[in-house]
Amino acid sequence: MPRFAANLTLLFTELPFLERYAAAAEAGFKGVECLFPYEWAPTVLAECLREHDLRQVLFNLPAGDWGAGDRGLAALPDREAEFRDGVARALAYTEALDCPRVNCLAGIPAAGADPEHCFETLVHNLRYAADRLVEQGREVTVEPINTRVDIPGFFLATSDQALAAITAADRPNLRLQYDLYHAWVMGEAVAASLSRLRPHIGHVQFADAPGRHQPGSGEMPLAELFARLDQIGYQGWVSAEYRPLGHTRDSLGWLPV
Ligand SMILES: O=C(O)C(=O)[C@@H](O)CO
Ligand SMILES: [Mg+2]
Repeated sequence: MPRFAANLTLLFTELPFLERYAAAAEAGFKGVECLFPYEWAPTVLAECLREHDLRQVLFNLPAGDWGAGDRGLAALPDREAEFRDGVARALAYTEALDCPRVNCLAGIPAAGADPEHCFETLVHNLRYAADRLVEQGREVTVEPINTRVDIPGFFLATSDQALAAITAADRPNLRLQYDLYHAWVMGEAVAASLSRLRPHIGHVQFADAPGRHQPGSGEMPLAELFARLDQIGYQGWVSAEYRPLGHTRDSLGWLPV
């Protein structure tokens, strides 16, 4: 069985954020992730991890003004200085939380932006982030996100687009973040893709589709996909990144005890 982690931004939202660590540990998780840790001091989060014997496995680089519609900065030509500031900010958290990787969101380019220029900007920014993070021995992941339901206009909609950026940036600590849900929504043959992309995958996330809820709520063969991860020898973290239907604790039937 894979090593499962809980995404504390989406799971246990019945509780204030800092109380979700205890709930995750009590449910049996050993690892946690969140979208953005930045509104809490690194020392506060480190103490939550220590107190509940949890590992922080991932968080995102700062992604711009989320409320204003930003969904990442890495492919946005006019925002490189902001991207670099974000990397510096993230480094304080990777160090304090001993977090092995950060996820880099490409963002939604402005209407009419030149895709080639966006791609070059993305490659440049990925190299910058990878080179800063490697100094601490960390990885940077790149996540394709479906443009059909969740983030229309997102620059990297498919695994192959993300892989092209990773290949062009050419850094050993750059990996693919494979979110089974987004790949499924984009119509990818997920089981086959897992085998093909295995050498590039640094982190996995899941939710059922449609709806982005817990396993069993939709049509995805998630138990088979978890077994496939074992078969291909994937030993990294697999994070539950879904919006529970009902109370989180009642959504965890899939989690081995
Ligand atoms: O939406 C997802 O999927 C994520 O993994 C987030 O980190 C990006 O918003
Ligand atoms: Mg994801």
